[in-house]
Amino acid sequence: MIIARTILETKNYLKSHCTKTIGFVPTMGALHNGHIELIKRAVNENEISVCSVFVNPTQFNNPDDLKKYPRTLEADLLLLEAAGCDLVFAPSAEEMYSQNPILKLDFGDLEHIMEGEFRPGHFNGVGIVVSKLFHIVKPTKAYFGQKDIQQVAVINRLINDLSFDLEMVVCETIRENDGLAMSSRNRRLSDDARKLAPKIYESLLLGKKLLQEGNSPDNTFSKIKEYYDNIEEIELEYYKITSAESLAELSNFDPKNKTALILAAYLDGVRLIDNLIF
Ligand SMILES: Nc1ncnc2c1ncn2[C@@H]1O[C@H](COP(=O)(O)OP(=O)(O)OP(=O)(O)O)[C@@H](O)[C@H]1O
Ligand SMILES: CC(C)(CO)[C@@H](O)C(=O)[O-]
Ligand code: BAL
Repeated sequence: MIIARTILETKNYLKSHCTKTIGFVPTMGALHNGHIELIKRAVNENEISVCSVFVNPTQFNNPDDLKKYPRTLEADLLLLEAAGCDLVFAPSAEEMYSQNPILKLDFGDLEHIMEGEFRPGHFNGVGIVVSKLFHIVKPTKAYFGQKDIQQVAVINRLINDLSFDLEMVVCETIRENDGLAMSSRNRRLSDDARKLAPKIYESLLLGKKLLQEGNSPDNTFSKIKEYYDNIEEIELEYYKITSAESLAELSNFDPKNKTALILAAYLDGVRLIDNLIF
C-alpha cells in the first residue's frame, strides 16, 4: 500500500499504475467497519482502490467539533492495508488549500434543511473538497455511506451539475450489534453515554412503527418528541419524516412511497446523525 501526502504523488501513482478502473472512498479518518465495508467494495469492484484521509476544515462550522475530531492515522493505515487498499491519500490542509477557495457552492433547498440548516456552510465545504478530490483521483466509482443521507443527495447534485464522469455507489449503514450507527464521533462518547446511544436508532424504529400503524407524520413527531423529553441525556436537534427521494418533509405517510426518517442529536456534547429508509 502506498501512502501519498501530496497531490502530485497521488496523480503520478495513478497515472503509472492504472489502466482501467479506480474505486475511491473519501473519508475523514478514524476508520471503523462502516468505512472498511466501503473500502472492501472499492477493492473488489475496481482495478485500483484509493482512500483519502483528510479532516477537511472548511466543512466544520463549529471550531470545537473540528478540534475534537478523532485523528488516528497510524491505526487507519493498518486497517486500510488489511482491507487491501492500494493507495492512501493523506494530505495536510496546506497541501489541499494552497489558497483559500473563493468559490462558493450553493445546493439550493438542501442548504436550508437538516444538516444545511444546523451546519451553515457545511455543504459548501463538502462540495469543494469532494470536487478537488474527484479531480485529483479521477475515480471510476466513488463510494459513500447512506448514514450521511443528505450528503449523498448533495454529492449526487455535484456530480450531475459539474458533469463528473463517475458513478456514485451508496452503501448501507453499518451498525454496532446494539443498533448504533458506526461513526468516528462515537469514540468521543463516555461509557455511560455509549450505553444510552442505541436509543437514537430505537427512535427511528419507533417512528417507522408509529407511521406504519397509521399515525400521521405530525402525530408521530409528537410521540418522538415525548420519547426524547423522557431521556434527559439526549438533546434532539431535528427528527424529520421525509420522502426518501427528495428529502422534503411529508405531511402524509404513504407506505407505497419510500420514506426516510432522518435525525441529529447531541449526547455527551457529541453530535450524532442517523436515518432509516423504508
Ligand atoms: N456506519 C457507516 N456505515 C456506512 N458508511 C459509513 C458509516 N459511517 C460513515 N460512513 C461513510 O464513510 C464516509 C466517510 O465518513 P466519515 O469519515 O465522515 O465518517 P463518519 O463515521 O461518518 O464520521 P462522523 O459521522 O463522525 O463524521 C462517508 O461516505 C460516510 O457516509
Ligand atoms: C465526504 C467527506 C470525506 C468530505 O470531507 C466527508 O464529508 C465525510 O467523511 O463524509
Ligand atoms: N460524515 C460527515 C462529515 C462531517 O460530519 O463533517
